[in-house]
Amino acid sequence: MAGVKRSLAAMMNLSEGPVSVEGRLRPYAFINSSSDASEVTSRTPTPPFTPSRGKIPNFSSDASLALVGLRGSGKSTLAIMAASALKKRVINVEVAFQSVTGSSSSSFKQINGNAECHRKQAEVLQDIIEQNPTGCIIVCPWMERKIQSLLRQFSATNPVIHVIRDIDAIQSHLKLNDRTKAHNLMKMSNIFYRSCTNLEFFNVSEIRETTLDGNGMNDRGFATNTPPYLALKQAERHFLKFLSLIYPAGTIPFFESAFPLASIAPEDRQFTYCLSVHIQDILSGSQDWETSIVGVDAVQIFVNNLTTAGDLLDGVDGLANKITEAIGIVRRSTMLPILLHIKLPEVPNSRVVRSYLDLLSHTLSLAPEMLTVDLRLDQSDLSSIISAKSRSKIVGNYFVSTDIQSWESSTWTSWYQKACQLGCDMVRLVRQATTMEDNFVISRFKSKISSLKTHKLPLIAYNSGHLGRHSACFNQILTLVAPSPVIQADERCAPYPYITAKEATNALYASFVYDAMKLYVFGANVGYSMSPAMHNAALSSCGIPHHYEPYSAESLKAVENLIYDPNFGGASIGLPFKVEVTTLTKYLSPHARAIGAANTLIPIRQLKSDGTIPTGSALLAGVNRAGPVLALYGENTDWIGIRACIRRGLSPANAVRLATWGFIIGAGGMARAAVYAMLQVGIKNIAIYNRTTENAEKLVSHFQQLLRETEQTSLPNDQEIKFHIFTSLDQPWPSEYRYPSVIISCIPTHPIGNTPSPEFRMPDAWLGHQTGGVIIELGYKTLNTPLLKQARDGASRGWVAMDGLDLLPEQGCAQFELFTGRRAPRRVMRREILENYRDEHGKSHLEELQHRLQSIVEQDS
Ligand SMILES: O=C1C[C@@](O)(C(=O)O)C[C@@H](O)[C@@H]1O
Repeated sequence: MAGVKRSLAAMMNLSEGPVSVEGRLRPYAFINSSSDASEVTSRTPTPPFTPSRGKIPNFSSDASLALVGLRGSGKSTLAIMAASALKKRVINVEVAFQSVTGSSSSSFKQINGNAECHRKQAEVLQDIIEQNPTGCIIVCPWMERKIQSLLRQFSATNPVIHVIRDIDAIQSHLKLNDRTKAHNLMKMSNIFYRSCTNLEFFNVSEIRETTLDGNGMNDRGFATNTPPYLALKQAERHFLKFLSLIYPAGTIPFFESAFPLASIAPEDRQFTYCLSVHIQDILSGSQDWETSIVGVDAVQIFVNNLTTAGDLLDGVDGLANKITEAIGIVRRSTMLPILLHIKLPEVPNSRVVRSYLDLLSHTLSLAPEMLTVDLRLDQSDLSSIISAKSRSKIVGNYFVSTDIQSWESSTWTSWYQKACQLGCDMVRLVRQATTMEDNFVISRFKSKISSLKTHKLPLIAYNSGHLGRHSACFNQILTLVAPSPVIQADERCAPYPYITAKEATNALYASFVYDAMKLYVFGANVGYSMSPAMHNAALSSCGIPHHYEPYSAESLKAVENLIYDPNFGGASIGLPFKVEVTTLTKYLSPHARAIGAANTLIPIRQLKSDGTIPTGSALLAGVNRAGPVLALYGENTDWIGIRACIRRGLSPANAVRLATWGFIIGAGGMARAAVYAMLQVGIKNIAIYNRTTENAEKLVSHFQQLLRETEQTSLPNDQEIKFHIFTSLDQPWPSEYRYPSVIISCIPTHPIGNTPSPEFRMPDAWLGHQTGGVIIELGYKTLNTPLLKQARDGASRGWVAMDGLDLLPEQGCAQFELFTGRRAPRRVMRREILENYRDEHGKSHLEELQHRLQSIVEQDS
């Protein structure tokens, strides 16, 4: 690569310059733990801190974005993924350069010299930026000082994202044999790009994931064996998640998760937990995500590499790189919100404080969902950090382990008020417990805070240490928890959590805050159902003592005594009651109403003052508590499961576009859920085939009617949706339609009574979609249906097969969240289904399912 040999100075305008942390140090006014926060904050003799990356503006949804970074960092692939999701056009500056000059940058340089080439490049970029402030994704690999200042200008209004990748990937892409050279190149490019970008994205490399150890884990502790389409899928999901955090909510249509808890922040729920993981354990891969993530609501990345002595363990840039990578790794493996916590030493010197502030500013560019700021710092510095943030929530944090004030001291209220005044989004106050009594005094402090007139911020407050476990268990939101039971505290991570999420949950039930509930699956014949095994495994992994049982009944009448039992916690509804159950419910969710069926029943024990049923977080606040059942709420999670399967199975190449066609086989209740799910991923053209055409017509007119209703809010009010009914499989696929890329079979896969299984096959000619797609068979009694065989045979043409074993856990995860108000342990549920599967003859298929067991991911679809 041409740029490799040049010096850094030659590549950058040092006067405009990269941000150098050194040389910008200044004396620092610091507040000690016993001071009154509001008093001391006014003593600030030094000029306020200016965030090194500047303020992240609020971008408009249509704002063009620029992707910059070294060659080999994956910008172009990310651009394509983002282009279809954001409906933006990709402009590669190098391609634009060629069309303007007729030659590539490197040939142009050879003929016209460096200076002329750079002048021309700047001209091309300037033109692109000026002409395309909206609607585009600009990919720019150039590193020149004029380019730097153009990007910097652009970043005042638009997202300019520095894409980083691990050194191995860069080294292999650029074919650099010399490791030191690769290191230096990355170092230079980081300095260069960080001075002209407002955001940073770590593109987790798939390369390392191929180096399996004996456990099928890669060197970061993730399950591997990932099929290639899924690996790309994870990359796509990761990047779109990042984009969804920087653009206004709703910018990426159909991206947001449909799972019930996804739209309710952990601080708006009850008893939520934040797993604390040391950054080194994330980077080294020693973290076992599969088990440690169960029952938690957020992940805290704990960074304590700032030393009191004034030296940083890795230097600011080194630590910034680590934080970038750690956030990338966590976000790639879980959809849980990330809280980044950099621990400031108890008595830091001014140099450390300065580095801390620079790291906070850097971290904001990574768009963590939450970031702590140390409330001991002076008001003006904290204000400049807080005002630089975009959508990250700021947690005002105060913890010291020496010179500890009692919870009764007014100091604690001052810290709280300081956080309120600063514009934090939450406050976290933790103190080391010295006596058991500390656990009770804290409730007086919490009452005091709730009675404050200014009280408005969610409060995380408890005692740390072994003696403080009691108050940690009863803290309401985002209590820090350890990955596994603590035998010895991790000295690196003070305040180290001494409890796990499971232990804290156990405590809630043991102390009668919550009650053990009874859950069921109701149906005509649910003796075969795998839901009990799946839900009971999930409950026990989270420490929830509820019990889930199958209950076969001839009619819904027979279950009435169960659903009005004071300990009834909810039920899954199987065939044939999914429609009839809607007559028992006082309220149906908009989805269940649109589909006309429910598969989930939730008891309501508290009504709103107007007699209606609470929704959102208030609905969840009523779960896990026994008492008279006043009403029933019906939801349909089948469509959530189908939607999740579509999203998981569709490779980035098959991302839903305007011309995408879906094809549904069947016209019963599940087919309705399938149409609804297709509409909810943005598919606008849906073809249906059913043996009895009349039922297909009824299905279509149900949805056409629904789409015309202006008062329904759960579907796009869109007249553009096209339906087509096939009356025979011998018809040709209409030439004016694209071939379908999402195919869902909603008919039984096994014989029922005297009716043989339909043995459905797609006409081969209809599987003509160029890049394949996803074929989902909703049944699971037989895994080797002719349709699934067709899908597997088409794997080399891009077809992905999914079946009922993929669907069942997805719809079950959504139910689990409604039953318990807790995040479903997705991997546990997915694993349990595969391990427990028995076909219609009662035979296990463990060996055949091995590869699926090995590629289970935690990630939401
Ligand atoms: O269709 C099904 C299957 C099921 O009824 C079962 O028997 O496991 C459970 C329901 O939640 C789901 O909608």
